[in-house]
Amino acid sequence: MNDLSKISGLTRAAGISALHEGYMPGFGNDFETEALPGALPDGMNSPQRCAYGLYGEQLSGTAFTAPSHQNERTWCYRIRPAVKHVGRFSKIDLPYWQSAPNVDPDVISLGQYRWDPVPHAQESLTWLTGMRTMTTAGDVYTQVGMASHIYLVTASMQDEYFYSADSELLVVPQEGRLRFCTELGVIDLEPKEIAILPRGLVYRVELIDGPARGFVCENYGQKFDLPGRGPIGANCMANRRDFKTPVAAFEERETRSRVVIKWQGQFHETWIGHSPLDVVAWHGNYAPVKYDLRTYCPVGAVLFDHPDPSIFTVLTAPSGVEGTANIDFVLFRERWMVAENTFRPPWYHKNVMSELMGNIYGEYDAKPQGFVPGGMSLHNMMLPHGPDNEAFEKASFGELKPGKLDNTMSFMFETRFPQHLTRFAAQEAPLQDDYIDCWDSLKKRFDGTPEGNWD
Ligand SMILES: O=C(O)Cc1cc(O)ccc1O
Ligand SMILES: [Fe+2]
Repeated sequence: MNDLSKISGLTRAAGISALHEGYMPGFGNDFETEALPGALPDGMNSPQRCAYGLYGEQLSGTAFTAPSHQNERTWCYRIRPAVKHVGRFSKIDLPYWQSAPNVDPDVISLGQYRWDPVPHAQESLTWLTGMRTMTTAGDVYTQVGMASHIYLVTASMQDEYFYSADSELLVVPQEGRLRFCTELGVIDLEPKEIAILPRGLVYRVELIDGPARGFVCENYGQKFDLPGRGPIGANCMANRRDFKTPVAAFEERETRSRVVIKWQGQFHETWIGHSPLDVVAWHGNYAPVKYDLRTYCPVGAVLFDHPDPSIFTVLTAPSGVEGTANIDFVLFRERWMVAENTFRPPWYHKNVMSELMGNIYGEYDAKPQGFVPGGMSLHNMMLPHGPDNEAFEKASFGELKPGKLDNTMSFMFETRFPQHLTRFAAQEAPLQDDYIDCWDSLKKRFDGTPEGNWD
């Protein structure tokens, strides 16, 4: 059911060796790609008549007048203009996909929270019906803040397409494989990879291997970008060449289809008679992208102390206040620990930013128990947190020889805005009621002597 025959309508550029192997390297490059030779106009955007009878159309990802180093747009050459891919709208209900502001008076967001993996349901769920919002922050109406979601996907979208006018989506798979058939090409995605689906991009999500579960950061604000490296220089962390954007691929499918649009926190459907994935060629720098987290090169302390976790930033979405992100996407992956005379795990912490974490696989050093793959935790704005008792003891008494943190990949969506739990997160998802007990057995070690009591 999920084999390649399902998407046999896709046509690929000549020279691409196999379906779905076509990606172009680079982050924010100005790409050009065509699925039929000569479909892209040469040296201009709007010829009087486009090749193959295509329509030329611009997709603007930033204001026309955004500074040139931030300006993003893509020119599409497509079978029908996008105005033919929408009709009249009716509102539909996707009650588990919530947007900020979403402050439920019955829900307390103040607290340290941790969840076991949200289990898969009996019913079959698509990308749309299987999205479960955990937290929201900021305000979707004014395009600031974010939402965090878990997706549970057991079924492909069929003759169904989606776009979010509210947000770009950062997708972090934890299990299963998904195929994103987008207007601008096809992205196959599996755990240890991430993808960014830009605001306004139309796509259909298919299940390749299921069930699929993962995390989504829905960014209402300015787009994710690579962080500046400062004195680290031109290399390490996430490198531009490791980001992959798909080559053009189109469908010529004349079947009744549903297009669902998320707009100002509400969902709307419209019906059309064909596939909207009809872009034969495109050029520009506003495009979906995927990235293999195994190519992330972590930089850390090589003599003593534990740097701020921002050193592991993969992507940052600015908020307008310099250095204070709307969202940072931070990765805690395999690495060597070598610091001398140092408490090596994350230090105890109270943060003006709020920290939503997810575990992709393995064990996280501050929480050897309870923070499991597929699980999440939230340490909200100005809420203290840090290593549990077991991690504290291990790190305080362990021999400080070089040691590899192996088989570990967790991440953080860190935002300058407080995060509000949804009713689902507070009442339906598998919240660990005893999470705060993990700090219970931390002892008082102060005994008035400079040595302290380390018994
Ligand atoms: O585990 C956490 O909550 C995240 C975190 C990581 C780190 O390296 C330092 C501080 C911190 O809060
Ligand atoms: Fe923290």
